[in-house]
Amino acid sequence: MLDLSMYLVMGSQDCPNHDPITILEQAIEGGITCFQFREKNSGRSWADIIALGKRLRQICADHQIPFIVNDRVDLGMILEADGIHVGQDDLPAAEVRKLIGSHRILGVSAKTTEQAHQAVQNGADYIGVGPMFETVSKPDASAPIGPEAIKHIRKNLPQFPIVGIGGITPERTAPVISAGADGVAVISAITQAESPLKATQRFIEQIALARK
Ligand SMILES: Cc1ncc(COP(=O)(O)OP(=O)(O)O)c(N)n1
Ligand SMILES: Cc1nc(C(=O)O)sc1CCOP(=O)(O)O
Ligand SMILES: [Mg+2]
Repeated sequence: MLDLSMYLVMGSQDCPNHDPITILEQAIEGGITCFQFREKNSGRSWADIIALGKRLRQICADHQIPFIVNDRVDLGMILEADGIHVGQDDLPAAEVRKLIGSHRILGVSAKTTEQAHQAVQNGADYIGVGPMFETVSKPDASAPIGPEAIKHIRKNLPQFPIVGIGGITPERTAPVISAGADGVAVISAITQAESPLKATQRFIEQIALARK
């Protein structure tokens, strides 16, 4: 079963201090349970993106970590991804489900209960809800909707897999989990940490504490 507890999202644009390979390896050692390759406006050529994606994909495969590709079904197919994540302005989720078949994971962004219900109908396996807090990693992000948004969605979808995203740090993990999220999706608090390993371990501790 898909474990969304600690979901690292990353592209080379998010990695000013360490290279993406090192970050992914440390994050896996630290305990991530899912990974999304989200290469956005990095200025890299497609050849470079595919070469990087293949290396990250192999590392995930070696450690049995699900490898999800953001936005692009074509890139997902090239990289033999385990799944695709799409937002409200991307390819329609129902069409993506048809393209990727029933055996791959489909993640869909949702901010409201209505969008969440629609995502379920369209064949989503999980929803990403955000931004929880102010984020430095997505220039086109909307205003924060906070853990309250997860509380509302959780009331209406008691069993469906939900991950919170946007501005989440170890200190801000407990409110997201307590609101009903199955896990947290994180970019900068891991990719820009001095030690991605220690940062991931701190998240894992906070998730465990919040679930007690
Ligand atoms: C786990 C997760 N949740 C939400 C998003 C955001 O997707 P989207 O709204 O399509 O924005 P971009 O990531 O494409 O900028 C996500 N990527 N992952
Ligand atoms: C990719 C993404 N999606 C968001 C949403 O709200 O849907 S917020 C976001 C950026 C998350 O990065 P950080 O952990 O550095 O804030
Ligand atoms: Mg998108």
